[in-house]
Amino acid sequence: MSLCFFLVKNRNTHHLLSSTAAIMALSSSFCPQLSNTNYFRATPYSSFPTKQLLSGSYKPFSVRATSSPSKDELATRVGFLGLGIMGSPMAINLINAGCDVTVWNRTKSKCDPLTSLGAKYKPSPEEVAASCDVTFAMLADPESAVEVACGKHGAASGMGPGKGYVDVSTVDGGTSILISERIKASGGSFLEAPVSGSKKPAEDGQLIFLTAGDKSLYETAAPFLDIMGKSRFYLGDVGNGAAMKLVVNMIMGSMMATFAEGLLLSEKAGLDPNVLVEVVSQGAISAPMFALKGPSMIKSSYPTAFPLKHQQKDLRLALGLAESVSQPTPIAAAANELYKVAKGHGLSDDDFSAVIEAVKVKLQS
Ligand SMILES: NC(=O)C1=CN([C@@H]2O[C@H](COP(=O)(O)OP(=O)(O)OC[C@H]3O[C@@H](n4cnc5c(N)ncnc54)[C@H](OP(=O)(O)O)[C@@H]3O)[C@@H](O)[C@H]2O)C=CC1
Ligand SMILES: O=CC(=O)O
Repeated sequence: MSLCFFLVKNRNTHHLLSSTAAIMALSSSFCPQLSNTNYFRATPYSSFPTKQLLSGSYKPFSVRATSSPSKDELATRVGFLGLGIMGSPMAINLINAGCDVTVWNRTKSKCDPLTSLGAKYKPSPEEVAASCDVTFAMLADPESAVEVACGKHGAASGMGPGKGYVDVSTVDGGTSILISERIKASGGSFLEAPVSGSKKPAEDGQLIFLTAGDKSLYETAAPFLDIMGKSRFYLGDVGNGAAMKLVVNMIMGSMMATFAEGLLLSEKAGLDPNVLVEVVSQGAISAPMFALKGPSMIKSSYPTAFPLKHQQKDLRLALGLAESVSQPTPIAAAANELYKVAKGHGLSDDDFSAVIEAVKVKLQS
């Protein structure tokens, strides 16, 4: 059994909490499946190693707490690739904390607000990685994560001994392992660190990092993770962070889909859906997501925090993970179909709460 810890940041104060019970439950029920099965069948990349890279169970999380970066840490040259909804506020928090940040984004204009705050700019991921000690990447999906890390003028070409690459994108474990192998082949080290938490937590430095990979890079990156987030988990071998993120987002996507159905059903049944939101918020199924998104969903308004296309991508990848371990996930599979319908109706770039439109369409047809 693993003795596990995680760090929680409450504004500027870090509290070390023991969450042994919850994490031990995960360790015993979740990890054995990952360690004993052919996880790699889910990957679209044929060149992945087929050996059991996920053989380790959860390793202890870091117990190191830092309240603010030291002078040495601030001297670390930090790269940031991918300045979308999440990447921009994350990089801005690093800049505002005094870090030496160099940015790159496919659409160059998105770098401008960051360079005006003091960030440096390089014209390719390769040049960012070459000029930095630790490079973070926050890309849309597996394809873009691989392209930016391993493509022509990708980050791997600029990596080398002593350098670290931290991929915070949400991808599948196979993709993460592929990127890890390429980075390691250059002599650099690799950490996957997908985040739980959306646009507002990114702006507020309140993300939850689900890390796995090189333990010494985890230690090096920790002060920067603590600027961008409120807590960090270290989950062992590369692939475990990706898997944890996909399981979390599979649950979230299914919750949102059933919530959408509930809102519409309440209305059709002659109830006030606003009252439903209030009732839900006071009971055992209360979740911040329902209170946050419910009122705008009732008004058919979906300001984008988490794009619907990314939620569908996460469900698709989670279903691949489930298939690879022979775990039935019928509810997530049904939810995935709804998100696909919503995408078909042009809602890809709306918030994922727009999935409610797919339920409306379904009921009307
Ligand atoms: N939004 C959210 O609430 C959360 C998102 N995530 C995950 O974080 C990641 C980023 O999400 P988010 O910021 O919302 O997404 P966005 O769509 O806002 O940003 C995506 C980023 O990826 C870049 N990109 C896309 N395709 C390519 C490509 N082929 N080559 C190079 N760069 C590319 C985009 O560049 P360009 O600007 O040129 O388009 C942009 O920088 C996703 O994996 C998502 O699932 C995780 C937690 C929360
Ligand atoms: O991946 C999305 C999130 O809100 O977390």
